[in-house]
Amino acid sequence: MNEDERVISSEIQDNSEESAEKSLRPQTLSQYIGQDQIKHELSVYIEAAKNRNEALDHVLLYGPPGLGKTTLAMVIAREMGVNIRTTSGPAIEKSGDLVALLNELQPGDILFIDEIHRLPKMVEEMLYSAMEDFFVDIVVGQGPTAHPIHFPLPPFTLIGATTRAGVLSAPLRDRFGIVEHMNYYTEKDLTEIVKRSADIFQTNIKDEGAHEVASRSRGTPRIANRLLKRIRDFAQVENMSSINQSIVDRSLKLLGVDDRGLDEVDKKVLMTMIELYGGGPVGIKTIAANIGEDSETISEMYEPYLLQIGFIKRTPRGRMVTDRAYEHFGIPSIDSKE
Ligand SMILES: Nc1ncnc2c1ncn2[C@@H]1O[C@H](COP(=O)(O)OP(=O)(O)OP(=O)(O)O)[C@@H](O)[C@H]1O
Ligand SMILES: [Mg+2]
Repeated sequence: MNEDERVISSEIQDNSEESAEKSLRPQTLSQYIGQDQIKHELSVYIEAAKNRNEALDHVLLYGPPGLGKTTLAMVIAREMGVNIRTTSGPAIEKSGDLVALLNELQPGDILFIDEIHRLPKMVEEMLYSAMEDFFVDIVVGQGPTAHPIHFPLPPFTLIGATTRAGVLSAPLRDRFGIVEHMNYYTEKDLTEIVKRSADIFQTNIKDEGAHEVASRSRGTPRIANRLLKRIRDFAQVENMSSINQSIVDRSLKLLGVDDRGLDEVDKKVLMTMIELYGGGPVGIKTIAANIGEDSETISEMYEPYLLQIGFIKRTPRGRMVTDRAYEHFGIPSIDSKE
């Protein structure tokens, strides 16, 4: 199945979803639900930087897609009272592109680079001096007239976002003074997010309905908002005045999302491990080959949530299905899996 068609994909799917997300984005730290530890730390750093009248230290946000990294970057800009320019690693193809972006910054401004692990090496290296000492050295002219120019920059804040902190080079990672790991949201926080989004959509939702959506959203606000939108359509067609648990349940059945937020692909992953490999241990490449996906997709899109809910675990010899997953599918686990 294509990620663009998967209702529980944590990736953004199309333009209409992108514009819906804009309207749903919290603007301030106090509107930003959950991630309490991160919010607390950031509020301290923000206040301190503002008191000293300095740019905020560089911030690295990492965690799975759809958890609110872009949103948080915008919230930080707003709380700091500065402008934010957003771009992404793959969009900055050459050093000149980076210089152009940096050149437009006012003192204290934020440059947000999404997917910062995908920056070209040359550009990344140029960022080192920009981040550390606020200058870049560029070469102008060609051949015999080529000469380096020392180009000073205003103090600025780089916010980098990545789903894969592990692949960032050490010199880049070390230049971020503030590093925050975003975690999956609790059901309680997601329930709040669903209620807030329903409010913005001007849709009535019962507490039980919001909770039901939350518990099937894989800890991910983007998924919660997407499911809510689909369910709202079902409720409208059925002329329901508010969304209750039963309409959530029926809609998600039709969409192929089970009570833990798993879909067909997740099931295929788990059932392959159970039926063909006795529950593992089995390597990610083997699983991928069996279900016709590439192993990177499995390890980035499917595995993190299955690990999070304890349906699989990592061992030195590969992944193993846990008893909890056997229970979920109502399959007896023959030998002890521990
Ligand atoms: N803490 C939150 N409170 C309320 N809504 C949130 C929160 N975090 C994220 N959202 C909602 O979830 C959606 C996705 O958030 P966002 O685009 O910031 O995710 P992301 O981490 O940048 O994802 P990606 O890695 O795919 O870029 C947004 O529309 C936003 O409305
Ligand atoms: Mg984003």
